Amino acid sequence: MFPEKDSQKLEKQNLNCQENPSTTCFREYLRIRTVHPQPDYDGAIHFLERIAEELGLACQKVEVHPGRVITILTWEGTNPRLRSIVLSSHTDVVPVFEECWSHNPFAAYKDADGNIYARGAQDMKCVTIQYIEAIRRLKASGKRFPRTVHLTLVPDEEIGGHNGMALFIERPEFQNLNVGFALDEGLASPTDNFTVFYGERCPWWITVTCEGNPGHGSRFIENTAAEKLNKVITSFLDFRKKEKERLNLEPGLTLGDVTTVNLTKVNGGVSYNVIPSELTVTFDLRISPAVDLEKFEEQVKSWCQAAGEGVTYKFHQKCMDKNLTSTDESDPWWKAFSGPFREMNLTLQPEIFPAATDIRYFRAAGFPAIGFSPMNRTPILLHDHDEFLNEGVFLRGIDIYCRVIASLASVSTLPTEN
Ligand SMILES: CSCC[C@H](NC(C)=O)C(=O)O
Ligand SMILES: [Zn+2]
Ligand SMILES: [Zn+2]
Repeated sequence: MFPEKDSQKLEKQNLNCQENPSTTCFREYLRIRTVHPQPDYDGAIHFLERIAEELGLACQKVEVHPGRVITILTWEGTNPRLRSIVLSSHTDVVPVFEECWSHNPFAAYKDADGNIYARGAQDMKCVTIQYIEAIRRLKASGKRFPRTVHLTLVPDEEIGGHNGMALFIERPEFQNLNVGFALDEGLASPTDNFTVFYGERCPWWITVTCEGNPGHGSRFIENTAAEKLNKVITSFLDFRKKEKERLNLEPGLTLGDVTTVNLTKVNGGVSYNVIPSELTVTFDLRISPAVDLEKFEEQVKSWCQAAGEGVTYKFHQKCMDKNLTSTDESDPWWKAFSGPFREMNLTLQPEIFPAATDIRYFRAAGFPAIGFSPMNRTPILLHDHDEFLNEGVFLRGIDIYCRVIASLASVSTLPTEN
């Protein structure tokens, strides 16, 4: 839609100024169309293999499902027996409504203010390149650290990770990584502070089926599916209202601290004048880790029972893992992660991630993991039109990762590692 305009501008930019090579690398990666529903994963893998060659990193590919490859780039530590640091990122991006963008979302156009527009600019191709550029810089300055650092580049996060990280975590190649601590994506923060995520809410996707008496659309049929559906929807949405009020009234709460309920689908009906014998409604719930999940399911059951006979529910997604990663100063991983921010006079704001990322697979397997994307003073634009990241913020993120990676990869031998 925009090819001529943006490619001409792009050419000019490349000719007129010497761009920071890290930015050039970022923009090159953004131009690879790893967009659903047919992501160019081969393009991403070729790019990553070339990076591995440039940086002198070992490169391993693990096909966990046909066409779904995890690429692992490894920088071996001086004491490879110690548990490793995993820097994880997904390679796929969500689709775009191209007509709603000011620039071609796959041209990585940079405007006069240094804002780089592209799908994946925030989610999360920036982070992948920031990891890479930080390692490039650390290696170039001759640094070595005791712990091995692995970059895992993972497909299909945007569609739930079921054929990506979920399978990888079960593989012997994952065991061989000898993981100690992992980093994965976070969110942009519009303020000066950096948000950092130590847990996630539990996604539950529930379809409720309501059965009732059918009949002619002109009559008062008793016990219809619609009356039951109405009761079910009211119960779920009343709860939604209470949680929304709690978020607005209780000071200090963020979205991750409350439970959201959203009606996402309603199905049923056969004809304008036939009362249907079955109607279904689907809800997307994101449950705060503070909630007792067994009790919550009892609540769902009672809402369905109260709606009448023949009301049943089934899960499409039911996360039962509420593992949180320690943000206590006595925790060696947190201390190593947060230390550099204190030194740089930057403020971290620990929160619960409101949605679900691949990091949940690390935490469910018992590994400490933090979600972090170094993007302060930036509007949250993941999955949105005109997703962009400012070049200055992007480059600052590389400085931050240089310190964070150095700190994590230098965590001294833990009692459990002797
Ligand atoms: C439960 S799998 C779906 C994953 C998706 N992740 C994001 C970040 O949008 C979500 O939270 O809906
Ligand atoms: Zn993401
Ligand atoms: Zn996403």
